[in-house]
Amino acid sequence: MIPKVITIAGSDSSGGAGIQADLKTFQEYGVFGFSAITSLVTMNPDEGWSHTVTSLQADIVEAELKTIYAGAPLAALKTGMLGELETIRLTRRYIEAFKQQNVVIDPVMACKGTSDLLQPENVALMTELLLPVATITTPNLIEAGILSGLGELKSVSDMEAAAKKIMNLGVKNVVIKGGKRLAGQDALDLFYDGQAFTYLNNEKYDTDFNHGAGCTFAAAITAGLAKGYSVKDAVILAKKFVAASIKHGLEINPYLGHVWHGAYNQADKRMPLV
Ligand SMILES: Nc1ncnc2c1ncn2[C@@H]1O[C@H](COP(=O)(O)OP(=O)(O)O)[C@@H](O)[C@H]1O
Ligand SMILES: Cc1ncc(COP(=O)(O)O)c(C=O)c1O
Repeated sequence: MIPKVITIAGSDSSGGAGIQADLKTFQEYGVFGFSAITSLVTMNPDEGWSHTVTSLQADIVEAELKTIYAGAPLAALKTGMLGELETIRLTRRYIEAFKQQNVVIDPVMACKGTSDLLQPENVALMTELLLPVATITTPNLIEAGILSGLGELKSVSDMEAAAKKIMNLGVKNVVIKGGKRLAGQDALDLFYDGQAFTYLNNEKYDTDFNHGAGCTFAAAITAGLAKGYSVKDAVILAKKFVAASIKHGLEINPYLGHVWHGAYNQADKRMPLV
């Protein structure tokens, strides 16, 4: 039977990140995706592509979760942008009530291209309630600096120190995405399971068409876990998948470019969108 997977995340109307990235990635991996939308992200071309995040009320999210969990058990769960504080509490309740395995927490704190961080209380509650029940969390360099309390991370040894601190928050595994932000020729990510560090390397592509990379990476890990891969193997496979999606990134409009989630199965159908 096809593994069923849920994403609890925001909608990115521009189609590259959030729920849209997750569902496209699930499809590419051959798992069946469900979505509970927590917030709506819109961008205004008349105001320099400024972002607006509109959170949905938690009772709407609860109605979505009820719908989704009415069926057979789900093989994996991913979270992204979580909106209201009550939605974070609700997510924790569902993980516990349904003994949800394979929980991937992408600690989204900002949209790429903006420096507006989400509310600190949102990050604090996510850390308190979701990391202790997570299989893995997937912070980027900025998020890892915040979660670890170490601030700006500039080197691999900074990332190692941050990974150890993040493990102390109760999560079972962490992968810190050095990505484009870490200086150097490679896009290096660090996986830590509490025992050993694994260094994930890929050529750093010279592109700005990377909107949605983080969501796609976490969604690919979720799908890999749902398919029965070990956590480490799911991360290794996801790294390859996200690298291909960045390599085949697309200019979407004058303001930004997206990763191409279809880089594996739809690569030959790729064409300019204009
Ligand atoms: N220019 C790039 N070339 C290759 N891989 C990249 C590049 N930018 C990001 N990545 C990879 O994409 C994934 C998502 O990373 P990142 O873009 O830092 O996440 P986020 O969207 O959360 O900020 C990571 O595996 C990272 O190493
Ligand atoms: C709903 C939503 N979630 C998450 C993100 C983060 O995107 P990325 O994968 O580029 O970090 C965004 C960015 O716009 C978003 O709109």
